[in-house]
Formats: sequence, C-alpha cells, structure tokens
Amino acid sequence: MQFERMAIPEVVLITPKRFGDSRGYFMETFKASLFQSEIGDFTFVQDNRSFSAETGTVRGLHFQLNPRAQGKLVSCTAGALLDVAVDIRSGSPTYGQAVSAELTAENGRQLWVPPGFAHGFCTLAPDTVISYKVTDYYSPDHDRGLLWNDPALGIIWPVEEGKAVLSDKDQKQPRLAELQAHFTYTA
Ligand SMILES: Cc1cn([C@H]2C[C@H](O)[C@@H](COP(=O)(O)OP(=O)(O)O[C@H]3O[C@H](C)C(=O)[C@H](O)[C@H]3O)O2)c(=O)[nH]c1=O
Repeated sequence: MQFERMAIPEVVLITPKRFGDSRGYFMETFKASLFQSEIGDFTFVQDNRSFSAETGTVRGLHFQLNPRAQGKLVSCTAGALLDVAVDIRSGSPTYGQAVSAELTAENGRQLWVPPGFAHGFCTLAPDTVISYKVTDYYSPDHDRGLLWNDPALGIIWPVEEGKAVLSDKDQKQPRLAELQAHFTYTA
C-alpha cells in the first residue's frame, strides 16, 4: 500500500497493492495499523456509499462542524470520479486551496481527507459509486457546505457549470468569503 502526500500534505493519496491472477485481483483496502503509522490515530465509525447515475454529477463541497468534524477515507467502487479536498482551516498556509485526485474502480486509489477540509467530487462516468469511511457519525445539525464552483477556490471541474447535476442544497452553498472560521490550523 503506497501513501503519497498531496500538494497540501495533510491530504494523502493511497494506492493499495493489487494481487492479480487468472480470476481477477485481490486488494487489502484498509489496514488500521498501517493507517495509524502512516497518517495518524483515527477511528472510523461509519461507512457511506452513494450512487450517481450521470456523468457530471457533483456532490459537495461538504464538511461537518466541530465537535462532529469528519475525516474521510474515500474510494470509488464503480465508475470514476474526480475527488476534491479544500483546506478551510483558518491560518493555514494553504487556506482556500484545493487538491484533487482521479479515483476509479479500475485504479483502486483512495483519498484521505482530514477534518478541517471540505470534500466533494464530480463523476467522470455514469453509474459511479463512491464508498467512504468517516471518523464521526452523520450529524445534520453540524452539516455545512461550500459552493462547489466558487471562483475563489480555483477548482477546474470536469463539467461545464450549466451541465453539472447538483442537489438544490449544493446549488445554494456559501462562498469561501462567507465562511466563518470553523477550523483553526495547527502546524
Ligand atoms: C452524508 C449523509 C447523508 N444522509 C442522508 C441525508 C439525506 O437525506 C440523504 C442525502 O444526503 P446528502 O444530499 O447530504 O448526500 P451527499 O450530497 O452525497 O453528501 C455527501 O457528499 C459529500 C461528498 C460528502 O463528503 C459528505 O459525506 C456528504 O455530505 O442522505 C445520511 O443519512 N447519513 C449521512 O452520513
């Protein structure tokens, strides 16, 4: 299993080792001891999965407030998606910056998105399934968002703005400039 720190080093791209044979392949997709030694002492308490039928479906950018902030270990188990993490930790040298990675069922890659980051994705294929582990339970009262196409984020999404498939909620999320200082950066 390879761990590669992204341009924002707290976000980590993980590539599990794939054992192929005449039947197909086997992968260990999560190992607590390795995750703890490579990334840190996080405990996952909930697994999520969402299915998006259309290419160009955007879900996000979402996060939960403290004390229910979530770390997310994200993978794509069918189709393909561009996964995006935005640093929203006040005082961070990379505040408001985004990193992204292409996760596909084929490449088996995962993205670790720590607490203090907004998370979202855009599907690159129809019938795409995202599967992810989170480090705290869903809490609607702590659920917040950031506008996916806020120009201040500089995210180059693989879909034209007028053609993205979005929830009503995600069409009305606040811009970065409107975001309160929910998270604080610690070096
Ligand atoms: C996230 C979540 C949602 N729900 C219910 C609430 C709604 O009735 C329904 C759809 O929720 P929502 O529209 O927030 O789903 P997504 O747009 O896929 O949101 C997720 O997408 C981005 C990419 C994320 O990183 C978050 O995990 C999450 O916010 O599922 C639950 O019951 N439990 C949950 O953990």
